[in-house]
Amino acid sequence: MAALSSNSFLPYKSAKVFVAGHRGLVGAAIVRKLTQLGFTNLVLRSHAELDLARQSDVEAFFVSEKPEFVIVAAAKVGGIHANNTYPADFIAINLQIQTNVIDSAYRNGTKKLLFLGSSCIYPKFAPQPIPEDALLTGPLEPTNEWYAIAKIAGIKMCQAYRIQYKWDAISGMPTNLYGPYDNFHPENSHVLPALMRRFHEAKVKGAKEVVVWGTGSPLREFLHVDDLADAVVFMMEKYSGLEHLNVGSGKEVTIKELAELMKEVVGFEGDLVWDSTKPDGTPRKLMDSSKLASLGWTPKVSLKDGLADTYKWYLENVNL
Ligand SMILES: NC(=O)C1=CN([C@@H]2O[C@H](COP(=O)(O)OP(=O)(O)OC[C@H]3O[C@@H](n4cnc5c(N)ncnc54)[C@H](OP(=O)(O)O)[C@@H]3O)[C@@H](O)[C@H]2O)C=CC1
Ligand SMILES: C[C@H]1O[C@H](OP(=O)(O)OP(=O)(O)OC[C@H]2O[C@@H](n3cnc4c(=O)[nH]c(N)nc43)[C@H](O)[C@@H]2O)[C@@H](O)[C@@H](O)C1=O
Repeated sequence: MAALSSNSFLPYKSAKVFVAGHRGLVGAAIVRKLTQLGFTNLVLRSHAELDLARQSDVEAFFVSEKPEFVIVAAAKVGGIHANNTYPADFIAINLQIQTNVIDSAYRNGTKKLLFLGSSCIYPKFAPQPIPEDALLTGPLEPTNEWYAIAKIAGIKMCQAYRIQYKWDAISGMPTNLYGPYDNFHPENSHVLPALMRRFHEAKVKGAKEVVVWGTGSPLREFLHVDDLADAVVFMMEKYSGLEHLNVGSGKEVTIKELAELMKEVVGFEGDLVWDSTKPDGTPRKLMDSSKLASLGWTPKVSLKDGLADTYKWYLENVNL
């Protein structure tokens, strides 16, 4: 699997590390992890300070900062409804951000870059669990094909720079994530934060019912974002290969099971009502993360503990 010798990352705590998207779910978790590990020279820019979709601004930033390591956790991100409603934003902004960051990092001496994609890169009816080599073997899920095409281009860009320039660019494909600093928007978020907020608000108002989208039958694999951050650091240190790596928990639940579990964690006592006018999306997307496991990485947080932890954070930080 290895193509280039890995640039050692972990022992070098004063290394200049640019975490793009550090105020988001994933970026914030990576910053927490790197800070816990003792990294002292993180370079961070909010969207307002640096719009990564603007090529000349990104070039100027890299010329001036010259980060040694780059983790790309900035992207236009959203759940099934947002992906389906704003296809132009999802393809254009993501292509712009990743192209600008990857190219500028290479041109300004970054030693190693990790690009994050998503499990939606795989065909809608991929074999389950989905191995890395299922990429580009069939049609994509229509609700998120625009985002998926951008993410596939990101993987290919890392591979192309690796091949042509012998540059250490790698890609990780996380499954559906959740945790502190998630997006709890009622329509544009992913299922887990959407349901947490809806159940919580229903409990507070004493509502008798909560509406859940789709049929409840799709299966999803969830990973706590602290586990993902741990995997990101692990890949930065241990992996240097052409192929992207899946990052999952290996455990899947139906949306109905997730909703029942959420109801219990939040303490909502009413009923669930299914809105089948909303799309189900991919029927199943359990990833095969055995390649990452064979390198020595395993997830630690169970869905039940992760939900309880995230609800505690929600009560303390969002529901003010
Ligand atoms: N959440 C999930 O379930 C999954 C996420 N991923 C991947 O992980 C990565 C991070 O996702 P996640 O943390 O959930 O997303 P979030 O939306 O929580 O965070 C994305 C971050 O990127 C920033 N950003 C967006 N556009 C720009 C821009 N033009 N310039 C500068 N910064 C920008 C956002 O800032 P602002 O909010 O100010 O715009 C935000 O801080 C993405 O690549 C995503 O594909 C992969 C699989 C699942
Ligand atoms: C991470 C991944 O995220 C997106 O794909 P998705 O997995 O389909 O994401 P989702 O979390 O939005 O939905 C999961 C399931 O849950 C159901 N569902 C029920 N009730 C709500 C609800 O209230 N909100 C949402 N969003 N979904 C709901 C919903 O109908 C669907 O069946 C991609 O677009 C893609 O960008 C991507 O990579």
